[in-house]
Amino acid sequence: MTNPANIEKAFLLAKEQYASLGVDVDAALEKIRSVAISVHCWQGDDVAGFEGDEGALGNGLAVTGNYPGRARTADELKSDLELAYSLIPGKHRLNLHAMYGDFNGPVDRDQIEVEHFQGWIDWAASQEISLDFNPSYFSHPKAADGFTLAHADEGIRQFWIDHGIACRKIAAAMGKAQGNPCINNFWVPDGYKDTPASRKAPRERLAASLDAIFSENLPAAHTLDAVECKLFGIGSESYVVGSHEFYMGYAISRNKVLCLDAGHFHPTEGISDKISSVLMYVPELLLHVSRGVRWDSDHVVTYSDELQAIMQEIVRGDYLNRVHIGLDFFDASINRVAAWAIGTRNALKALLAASLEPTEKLQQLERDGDFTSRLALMEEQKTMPLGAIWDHYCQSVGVPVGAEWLNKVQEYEKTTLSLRSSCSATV
Ligand SMILES: C[C@H](O)[C@H](O)[C@@H](O)C(=O)CO
Ligand SMILES: [Mn+2]
Repeated sequence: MTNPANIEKAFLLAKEQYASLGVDVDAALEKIRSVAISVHCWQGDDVAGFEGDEGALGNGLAVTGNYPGRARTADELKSDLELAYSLIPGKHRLNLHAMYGDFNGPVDRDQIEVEHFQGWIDWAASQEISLDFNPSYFSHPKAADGFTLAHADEGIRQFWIDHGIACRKIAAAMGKAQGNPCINNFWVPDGYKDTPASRKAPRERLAASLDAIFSENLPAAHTLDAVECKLFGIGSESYVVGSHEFYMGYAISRNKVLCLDAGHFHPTEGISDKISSVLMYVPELLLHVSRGVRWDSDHVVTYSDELQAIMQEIVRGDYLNRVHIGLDFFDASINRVAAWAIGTRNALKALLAASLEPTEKLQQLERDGDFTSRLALMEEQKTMPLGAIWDHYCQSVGVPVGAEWLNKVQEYEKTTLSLRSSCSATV
């Protein structure tokens, strides 16, 4: 274990070094303290949900790996999340999918109600965290041919419209209970494996279905609707109905939150560059911070260049009050609690690094046309003692410093996760 006094010594030296660049470390720490990352529930159980059918994951989503200890019930998922939150500095949110309700028997997606999520609402209150929500438009017999809200069959479309309407009511109840808006994110997989004969018709149907879902005005203080685009998926390589252009136009024209997932664009296309463009035209953004490796593979978020660029854009543009930061990855090849801890700690660390930049100085150099100094300072920033500030932050809020969190996860694996069998729990 690192000596706590040494952490403080290193912090004071680092603080002095940042101050010499005109950076106020205390202000940076204050800034990130108030950021709540929306931690996604689906890393904990490989996107299986609790509908009791153990159905195969579908609609282009794929989880690989068979690490033992997947959560099989809401209680197991809550317990795993409690450990994860205790390893991450700050108070964060939980992003819940509709397939994770307490169903106690078959309840189809168009029939779900607030009562199925009361357990989550109560648990969130007990943890002093807030909830976000997502309708689940995948892994269901009525999505088996790859289409939901844009389906050519009116009956199937109506089923999924009813699911969307049910989810909005649940999201609004969550927001009302927690006293802040529950972001309700709509992602649909609809698309074709091969070249469509009509790109137009499914897009018209998707827009009409969404309009039907959103026809009731719900209080913005309770819930905000978000829409998530995608370039392609497994099985929808040639055409995705909800493309970037589709949802950008939809969000602007309907005053919706746009969701940008870091894995949903061309492999060389980063979402960092999109933030300032999109925020000129939509009120708020939801990010699904993810890491694609060659494709939308949803790898655990690492401290990558793109992660740093995303957080820099949020801080440099002063967008923290308009950008909701969510995570979206699912790796079943490693300990799932560790996956949450690694990804969320990295997202926060990158946000801290961005907050420790001499932003005003860099932007002044740019306005002055002094690009040499701008590049020089940006490069020097990369080896500033971020770790000493981060360690102090973790220590000051009582979460493990450095890799010490790993011991807690390993202990939990021994006492709890390893006792779970890979088949469904009967509790
Ligand atoms: C499970 C999520 O809703 C899903 O990952 C979605 O957000 C997505 O990114 C699909 O590729
Ligand atoms: Mn996503």
